[in-house]
Amino acid sequence: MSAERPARWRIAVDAPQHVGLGDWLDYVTDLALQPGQLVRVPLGQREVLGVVWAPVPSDAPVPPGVTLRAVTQVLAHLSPLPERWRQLVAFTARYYQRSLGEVALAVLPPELRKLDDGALQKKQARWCKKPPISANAGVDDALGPALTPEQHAAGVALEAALHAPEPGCYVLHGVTGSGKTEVYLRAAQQALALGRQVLVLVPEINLTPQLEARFMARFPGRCVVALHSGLTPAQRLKHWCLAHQGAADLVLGTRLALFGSLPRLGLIVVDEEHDPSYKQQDGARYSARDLAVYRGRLDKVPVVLGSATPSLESWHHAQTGRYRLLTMAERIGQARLPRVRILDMTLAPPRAPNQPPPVLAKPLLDAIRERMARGEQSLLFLNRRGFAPVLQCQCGWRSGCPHCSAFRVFHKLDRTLRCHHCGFTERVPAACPDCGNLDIQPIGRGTERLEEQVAELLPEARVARIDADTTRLKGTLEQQLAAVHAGEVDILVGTQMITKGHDFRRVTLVAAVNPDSALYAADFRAPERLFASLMQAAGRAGRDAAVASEAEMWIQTWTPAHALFAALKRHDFAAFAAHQLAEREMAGLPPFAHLALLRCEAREPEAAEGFLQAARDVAQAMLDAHPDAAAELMLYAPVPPAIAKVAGFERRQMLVEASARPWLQQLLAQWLPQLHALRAQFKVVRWAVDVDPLSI
Ligand SMILES: Nc1ncnc2c1ncn2[C@@H]1O[C@H](COP(=O)(O)OP(=O)(O)OP(=O)(O)O)[C@@H](O)[C@H]1O
Ligand SMILES: [Zn+2]
Repeated sequence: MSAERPARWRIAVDAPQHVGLGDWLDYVTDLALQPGQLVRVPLGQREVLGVVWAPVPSDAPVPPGVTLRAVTQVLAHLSPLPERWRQLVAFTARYYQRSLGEVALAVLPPELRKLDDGALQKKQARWCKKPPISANAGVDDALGPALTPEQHAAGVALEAALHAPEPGCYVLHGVTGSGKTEVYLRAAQQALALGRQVLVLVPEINLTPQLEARFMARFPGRCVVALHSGLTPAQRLKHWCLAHQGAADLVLGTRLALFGSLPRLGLIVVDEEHDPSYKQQDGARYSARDLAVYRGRLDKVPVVLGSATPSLESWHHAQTGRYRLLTMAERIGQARLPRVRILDMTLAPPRAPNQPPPVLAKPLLDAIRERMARGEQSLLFLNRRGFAPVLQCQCGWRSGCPHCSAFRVFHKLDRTLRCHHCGFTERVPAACPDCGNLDIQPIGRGTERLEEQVAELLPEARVARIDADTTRLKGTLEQQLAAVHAGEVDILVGTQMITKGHDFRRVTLVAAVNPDSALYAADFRAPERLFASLMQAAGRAGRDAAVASEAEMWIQTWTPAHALFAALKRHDFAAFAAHQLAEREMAGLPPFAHLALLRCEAREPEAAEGFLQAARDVAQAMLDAHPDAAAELMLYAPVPPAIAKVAGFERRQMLVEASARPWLQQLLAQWLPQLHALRAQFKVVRWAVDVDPLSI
């Protein structure tokens, strides 16, 4: 580089793909820069945060008419983001078809955008007054329980992996209550002893406090930080910086924690790896589980994917040897898995016409009473919140949302009709808006109604409900869970929220009140999801060996002969998975094929359909020119998704299927740039591609 000319650098800035600015912008500077440093640069009228990516050769031509602008400031007191972090971000951007800068800036703590170098320096000095604790030699970690033979075997495999040059990926298939967390703790302890950092991902924010408490108790001398979107911006920045400086030993968090900068990373754990929450549902729709596997390879650290019901993708890789399978089939302390009882609702006593089926069939009600008499708890699981999913009048009026192709849900507590898709909320009308009839009826049942009905059926019971509505205020979930743990609740009613992860000690009965609807969902992953959530729910019962022999999981169903329930009854995940995988293979679905979904939204259905049709024609033309690719790729016709209209926008989608990832990636890379032009032509409001979509 010549001395007189300022150096030119590629800087990743937050410019969404559709702006068409490309992956980075070039800037000039006299300042000494290093790749991975954060800088402030002008972009249009604004000054924005950017990540220094690479120097530009000094002889590279400047495009005509372009004047390169200068870097404004370097955040010199923050050490550069490591190369492997940049590789992870670059891979994510490429794989999920987003711009590099968009991904890079989206995964950094937002607070960084506001700070200048001076402010950042002061903050860092304050956080790191004490030297990082991990620098102290010989920190004492608390002793855990003696491991069971299965835990021990898993631990041995992971310890070996920590020392292996190519550590690989491990599926820890452990039944609920088999002590998977203990295996994570041991592996973490070994990684820490090697001077490494540990990253533990959980699917939901509300699972982080208990996990944090467990890790802090085990590693009292270590620095444990959480990274998730529930933190204040200041906390998130602090925790991120502690990880980035290598001061934090353990980083626990939700999917965004996967992008933490951890210079000493030694182990990645993905707990409940099958959980759909690992997939981001907007912007760059990445799968943190899949990226964890990629990051493990990049950083040469072992990745542990733990679950009682692994995703069929991970299970398939474990069967074919790509991942290693670690099995824990026994519960801790000889606790038995709950007995699964399929309650055939078609056998319920005959009822008058128009009389709805009972909320809880009599045998189930009796079983709950028995639990109460013994001072044990029951948990009723219904995956639908609100009082009733729809209100209806005899004249035919129903509580549809004016902006969506969906019904508004009746919430009785505040007497509102709420759309769960667009949020549109109104007070419940006193009379039918169409005919004036005063007698409008709730149809169906959500958790709010279930709670009310259970309280009527069992007036002596202490009933509580946990779902997204009862836990809106900060701290309420913790309070409610504490009440359950303290035995102040006899019957807990709730959604998915209560079935995940919690180590309830007094629950001996779990009932799925109405799981059937999920059997008929159109999505090909619906059975996998249902099986996982029922297994997970069953796993909340009988976790304490002292009461486990009485533990039961009840399934109220109108299709008692369904194969899914039969496998559940035997706690036979392997059989269920084998059956599902065989079906997927025949149907050419993941993991035997690779999918991408092009989605778009427009005011008019014709615009959305026109856009996708034109997009399909473009792709078809590309395939026509490449017969080898055409044989490996399939373009489906545009269709409306299950809910075609949301918040006034018509949604349409089209599916692309490929025999192998590289074919899909090649097509997307060439196809998407051509769609920017089409967008304007068809007045499409939004479009995006979802690579490896979770539902189609
Ligand atoms: N080796 C052990 N000896 C005694 N108790 C143990 C042991 N391992 C784990 N436990 C205890 O057993 C209980 C269940 O363990 P843990 O929560 O790790 O199970 P899990 O497999 O993660 O369950 P789930 O998937 O249902 O959440 C916990 O209370 C834990 O402290
Ligand atoms: Zn709506």
